[in-house]
Amino acid sequence: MPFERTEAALDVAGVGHSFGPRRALDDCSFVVPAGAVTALVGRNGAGKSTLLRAAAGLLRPDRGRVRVFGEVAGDASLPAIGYVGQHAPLYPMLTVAQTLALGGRLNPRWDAAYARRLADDAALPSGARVGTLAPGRRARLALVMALAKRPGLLLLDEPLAPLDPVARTEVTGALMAEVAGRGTTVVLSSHVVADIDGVCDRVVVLADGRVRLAADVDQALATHLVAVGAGSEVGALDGTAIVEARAVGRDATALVRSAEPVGSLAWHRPTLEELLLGYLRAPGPEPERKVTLA
Ligand SMILES: Nc1ncnc2c1ncn2[C@@H]1O[C@H](COP(=O)(O)OP(=O)(O)OP(=O)(O)O)[C@@H](O)[C@H]1O
Repeated sequence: MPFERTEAALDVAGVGHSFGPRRALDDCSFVVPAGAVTALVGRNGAGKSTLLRAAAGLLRPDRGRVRVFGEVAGDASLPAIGYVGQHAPLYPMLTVAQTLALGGRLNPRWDAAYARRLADDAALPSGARVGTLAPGRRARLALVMALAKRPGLLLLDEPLAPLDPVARTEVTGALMAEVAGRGTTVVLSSHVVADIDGVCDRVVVLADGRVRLAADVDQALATHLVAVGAGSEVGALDGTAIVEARAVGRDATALVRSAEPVGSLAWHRPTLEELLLGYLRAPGPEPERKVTLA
């Protein structure tokens, strides 16, 4: 099935899901355009894994709908998706070669030559048992398994979490090299801003199961500012534009939705970290309207 590039790779509309009394996702809506690399950012328990599982068709949400290249997420969308869960599930007793052979048997679109090349590039010894591989190698193997399916949409749940800093850049580099040439759409979850800075062109911030921000990274950075100054001055800013404000020593700082500085405060463009932290810390489902800092 060729993937239709003119429609959204992932369309999440009004998705809500609860586990018993615990609401994991609440009215989540966003679109991931085909070809984009999107970071799904949120604190522990924000709902990232639940959302990725719904996108992979592994969980049917209580409310709303998820579409992948126009198909409702589920059995029909599975061939289009490569999904790597949080703990990169692989069989520890199989060798690398046996793991790749199993991938070939389970996936109709499996590209065996591509899988071998990716495994060689990742320096994965074909006779080694998966259980004996270092975490970095196992993460590379999980990625090979997902990529060799030739998916249109790659969903990666904290793919870098178990890795040391060198392995992180290695895996990110390998992933980006592979997806850039093919236009594969990627959604990856992460806690670590350094891992996604320069890697992702879009970002979705989840907090308490709600989407706080879903935007193109460059556009979001260009339409926000950080104000620093006396608490009374920061508190006097237009509350409807403030994403998050807090006291820092004797001063106060605020992340503001605005392209132009106003007044006598010190202003600067946010770094990606400042932008994401502002949305992660923003109180409640709606950005704060009244700020008291003085
Ligand atoms: N199978 C489940 N049964 C009960 N509660 C669950 C289940 N899966 C997730 N939850 C709860 O739903 C909420 C969202 O969990 P989820 O794993 O999606 O968050 P997350 O952002 O991926 O967190 P982390 O970064 O810690 O992996 C959490 O409160 C979690 O405890």
